[in-house]
Amino acid sequence: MTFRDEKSCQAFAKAQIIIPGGVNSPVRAFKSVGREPVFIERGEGAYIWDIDGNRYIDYVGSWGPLIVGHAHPEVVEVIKRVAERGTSYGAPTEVETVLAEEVLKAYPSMEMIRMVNSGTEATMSALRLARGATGRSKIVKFEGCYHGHADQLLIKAGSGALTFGVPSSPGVPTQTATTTISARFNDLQGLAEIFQSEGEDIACVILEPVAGNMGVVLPDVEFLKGVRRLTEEYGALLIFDEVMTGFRVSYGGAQAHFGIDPDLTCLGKVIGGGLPVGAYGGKRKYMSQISPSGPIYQAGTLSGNPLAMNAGLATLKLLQRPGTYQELQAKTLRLSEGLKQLAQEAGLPIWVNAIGAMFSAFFTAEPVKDYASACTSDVEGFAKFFRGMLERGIYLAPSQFEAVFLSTAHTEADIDQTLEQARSVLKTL
Ligand SMILES: Cc1ncc(COP(=O)(O)O)c(CN[C@@H](CN)CCC(=O)O)c1O
Repeated sequence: MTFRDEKSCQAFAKAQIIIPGGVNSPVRAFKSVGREPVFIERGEGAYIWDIDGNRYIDYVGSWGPLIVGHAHPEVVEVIKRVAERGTSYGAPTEVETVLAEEVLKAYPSMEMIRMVNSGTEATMSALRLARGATGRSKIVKFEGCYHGHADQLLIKAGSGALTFGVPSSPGVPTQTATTTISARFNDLQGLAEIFQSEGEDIACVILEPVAGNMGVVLPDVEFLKGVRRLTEEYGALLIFDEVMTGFRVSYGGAQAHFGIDPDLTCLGKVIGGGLPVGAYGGKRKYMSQISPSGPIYQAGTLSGNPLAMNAGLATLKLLQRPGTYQELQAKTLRLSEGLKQLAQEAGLPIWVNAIGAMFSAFFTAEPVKDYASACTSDVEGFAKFFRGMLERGIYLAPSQFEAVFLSTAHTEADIDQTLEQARSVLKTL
């Protein structure tokens, strides 16, 4: 079937009249890949169909949540069954404790957990907890790491020697930026200098232990260990934002993979099974300070709602099946290594970072170890690659600085098909 997009173009024109940019989250607008977005009609397993009838092998999976594939029968069945009894009560239900227990079993660094409705809420709340628990105001984040859209995290590296932040969006007060310090990922010496200068005022360091929002960038293990050591030395909390890496780098996330014990962890995506969810948790001495057991306020109307809790629980049960992560890793490596080989055969520079069930292929010859090296990528070349793959039925993330996500639904034949299409597209670059 030849690629058609008339209906999507019409839908996009209509959406743009009343929805900013025609989308409810910016990256969906395909702005950095030079074409209009396609509108999706349905998903099943590893596949999604758009409203023009094009079928795609989907490597976005709603940006990570669909790690067992779209409309998994066991997830759909539980959502239907629970919805028939009611969708939300604004009152405690037992399933919230059941999911909390399942998550804590997988993340021994966490003694308590609070459910929220998005990754943004999770990180925003974890920062407030760190500030409340330490009585300090400054936070440290890393350039290229994304933690949602709370004001104090929409900060980019300033030009200042100490890299004090500057707002990365209008509407973020400059005074908010003065309490967010931006450091360089994998640069332990730089972080040590920040602590030497500001350590007494630093409430926490927050990072994606494996970065996924500048494309996938792997941490040096010594960097992670050094961050843990510095935060302990100066009495700052270490917050692992595992919204993307949780249950994806491994069942126990990046913290299990690298053997690091953070004070707080943020989760999202996978634990909601495709429904809105986020969570933050950690040591009891901190989490017990969250209202109503403690004075640090945080709340949410739909937090812990039974639909998301049951969809998340069904997803985790599926992920607990023996061999799941070995299979996810094998498929991820076969696809990422295959793409690297094809690019090399086509004479194109490529750098691949892969771990667990996620990877990025950067169109650069540079080793990609941080935001600056990620930015050496040929974004135009990526955009052309993206468009070529889309028209051949492969749905990649519409940005060089995002990840490719594998699911348990992707088959070996899907990966063969993806590599076959990549072979022909790479030749056109
Ligand atoms: C590590 C990490 N932390 C926090 C967030 C924010 O989560 P949400 O508020 O979008 O649920 C995210 C959100 N990820 C992006 C994808 N790069 C979501 C896609 C979007 O913004 O539409 C994340 O990756």
